[in-house]
Amino acid sequence: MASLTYELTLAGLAVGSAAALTGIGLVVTHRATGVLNLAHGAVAMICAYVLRQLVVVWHWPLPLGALVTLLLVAPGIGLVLDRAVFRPLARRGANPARTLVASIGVFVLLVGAAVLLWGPGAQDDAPVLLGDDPWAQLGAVVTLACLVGAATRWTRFGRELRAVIDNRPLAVLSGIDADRVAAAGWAFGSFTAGLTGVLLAPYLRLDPYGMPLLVVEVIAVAVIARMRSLPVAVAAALAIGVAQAQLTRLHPEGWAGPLLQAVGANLFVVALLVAALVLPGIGGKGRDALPPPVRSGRLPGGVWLVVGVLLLLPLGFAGSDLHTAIQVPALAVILLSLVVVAGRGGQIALGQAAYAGLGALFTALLTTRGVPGLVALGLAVPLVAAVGLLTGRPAIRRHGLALALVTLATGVAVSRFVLTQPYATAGLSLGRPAGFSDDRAFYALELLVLAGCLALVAALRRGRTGRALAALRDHEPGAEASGVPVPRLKLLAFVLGAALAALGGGLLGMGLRAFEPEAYDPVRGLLWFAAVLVLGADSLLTPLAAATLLVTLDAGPHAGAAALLLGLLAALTGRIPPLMNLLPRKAPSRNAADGEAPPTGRPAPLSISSTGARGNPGPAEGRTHPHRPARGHAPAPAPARLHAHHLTVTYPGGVSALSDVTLRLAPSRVTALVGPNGAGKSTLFDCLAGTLRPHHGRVTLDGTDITSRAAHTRTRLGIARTFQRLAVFPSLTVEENVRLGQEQGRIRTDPAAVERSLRLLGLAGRVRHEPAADLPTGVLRRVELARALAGQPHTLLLDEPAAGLDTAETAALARILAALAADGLTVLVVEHDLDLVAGIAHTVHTMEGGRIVS
Ligand SMILES: Nc1ncnc2c1ncn2[C@@H]1O[C@H](COP(=O)(O)OP(=O)(O)OP(=O)(O)O)[C@@H](O)[C@H]1O
Repeated sequence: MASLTYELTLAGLAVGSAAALTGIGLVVTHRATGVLNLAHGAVAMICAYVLRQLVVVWHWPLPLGALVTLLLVAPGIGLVLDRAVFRPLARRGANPARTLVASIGVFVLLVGAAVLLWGPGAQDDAPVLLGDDPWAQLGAVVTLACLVGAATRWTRFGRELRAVIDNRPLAVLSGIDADRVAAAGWAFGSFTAGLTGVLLAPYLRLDPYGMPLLVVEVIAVAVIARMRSLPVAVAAALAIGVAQAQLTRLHPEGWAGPLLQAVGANLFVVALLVAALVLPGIGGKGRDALPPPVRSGRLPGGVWLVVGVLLLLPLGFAGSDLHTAIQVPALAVILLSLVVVAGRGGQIALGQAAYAGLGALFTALLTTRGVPGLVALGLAVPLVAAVGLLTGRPAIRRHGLALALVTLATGVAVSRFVLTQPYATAGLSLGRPAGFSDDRAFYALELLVLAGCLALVAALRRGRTGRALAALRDHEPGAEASGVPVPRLKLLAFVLGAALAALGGGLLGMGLRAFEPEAYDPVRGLLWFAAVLVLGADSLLTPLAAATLLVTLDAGPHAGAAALLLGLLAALTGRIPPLMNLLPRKAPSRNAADGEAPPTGRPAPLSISSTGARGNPGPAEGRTHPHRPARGHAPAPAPARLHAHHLTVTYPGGVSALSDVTLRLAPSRVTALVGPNGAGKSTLFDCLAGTLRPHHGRVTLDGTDITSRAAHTRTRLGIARTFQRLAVFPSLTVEENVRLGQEQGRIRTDPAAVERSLRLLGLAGRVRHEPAADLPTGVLRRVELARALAGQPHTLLLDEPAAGLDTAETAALARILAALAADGLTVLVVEHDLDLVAGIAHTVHTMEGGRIVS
């Protein structure tokens, strides 16, 4: 028994050493460049192929081949990636989402290149570099980790590396060549990838797909090390490796036995899932959704006609051509799921292949039990949607990088624990529905389903949900402040995405007349993601074009060409526009109301209607106050509507941002908050708006405690806010921005509020149809205010509303705020412009050092 334990421990150490190498490489690259390189495993795979080519095919001596592979080829790949892909992105200030897309692009590109060069099949003659002695591997890993640790601690390069990690701009200002540090990081990271590849290749199937994915699973150890600590990464890798080896001894009985065994054999996948879900500190919260598309008008109707004709063409095909074409509509439905989740919602979802696979699996399981084909497909879709709900719920709390890892880990877990397991898939058959067994009839059925799905997604994008999703993608805090229930909406996108992927997956399986797990491999999922991003994630044409491209190129003589092409384009993300943007577009349409627009197309000046700021107040509000100047005519103080009671906020590090602050905001009054930088104004503002929870104290609205209410709930209760740094949605027009405020605000049943807000802020002319992306700051401030007012709030919290406005605009804003207060609104203004404050505020509070001092 003891010897078995020893043997298994040794085997575990060997696996753990390879994982530790990967962890070291990922951590060093991330520390030097800020990039989590998903393509690390693909580099490992390429290096393993290169060594095999040199030694086995060209008969070079092993030491020479290893030296060339590890000291020239591997670092060379890293340097090329740095210069051609990641440095240009860093120079453009790309957010983590774009960088991640680039690394997925590199992954797909290298997999495609390997397929083209060496074929898709596995090679089992990779040369053995260190033998199968785990101690030698462990020794190599520990030596490497110690060398890196020592170099980081005691060399000049190490000092520079740490300076760049701590504060890159400051490091550059102090004369450090951050690009050189990043290049060294890439070269070293690729060297470790190469070492991992050549060490693992003899013991794994060396094929273009397996090793890259295996190394992706090992990202778990870098995540556990919070992308920083080498000792933690090495220890985690060895521990998981040994635990995984020891678990192979267990043979659990019962129905869950095989599943538990699969979990035990894939402990790195479990670790990745748990680490990405549980550990904070990777990715972080911020502007890390996928970038919004460049809005470029609608496609001419003729384009859709041509597309329709092209899709009907295969009905005239026969034999293998028709059989191949059958995959296109099914794949297009799967890719449509990415248009919803990634294109509209901006979420990095890398697990769609799993939902597609589950769709096919559930359909097959049901048809095997005698359920008719179409009914089985119809049942599989809600079943997978339920899985999407379960898996999406924990995922949506994560952002950017962490979300990407969670979805990827979910996809890999579903693939490993379900789709590829005999207990789930043995004895399955998947036929076509009765009446559609013929290829032509089945293709026609697929076209009908595809048309229905396209119509559904088009309606979704045009409607209220589509606007809210676009807002979520463009600016999440802004969407939340507009009243969008962000978690619920993200979940809806995930569930809808899972349902669409399941439908497409089921159709794909029926088309192939079999459940084939490889068709839903996670690597394929990455390829699909890259394809959609490259072509334009927010275009309905994208799934059709991408599906056609992928199926056609894969069916051609050069398998891997699709991956190579799409990977290359994705790696160059940010430098080439999405391909769908190159199509001709119609200019945005204008309606009759545009007649009021000034001839120049510039927004009209701000205006105040004679009936008060909001023109036609709702009877429920009973706002009958005439408009009057604020100063000197303050209404008698009313009971506080919004009340902060003894708020205290202390930031980590002991910074006391608020100390026992009490503030009353009453209706019909403008309250201003002034004070030096760092006084605590924004912190107090955030506590009132709901984006920050005070450590002590309460916030009440009309006497009801709302301290624990989320920001979007407060907006729906009538507390609207604007931001110090503009929060408008660039991919939406001015009118859509304002409509979103109405649809998500306090009173959601009064569409006329949009028009009133547009007129009040001088935005009712031609500018209403302009995408917000193209407008100057002064106009955008008005758009933000109009959006806040369109929800008919009773309380308005404005964070530096005059920032970026010229003198005339500031004066007009002052008139509007005075009128709004006269109209019954409770207004809080945090402002540095003391003239504006003096002109409108009934009460001015000064803050200093986290307290209200006057
Ligand atoms: N996320 C944070 N972590 C740590 N300290 C913070 C954080 N946010 C703010 N602080 C600190 O809390 C204090 C109050 O900051 P706050 O932003 O509320 O001030 P402010 O009056 O709004 O300043 P400004 O006018 O520059 O926006 C400052 O000392 C600031 O450095």
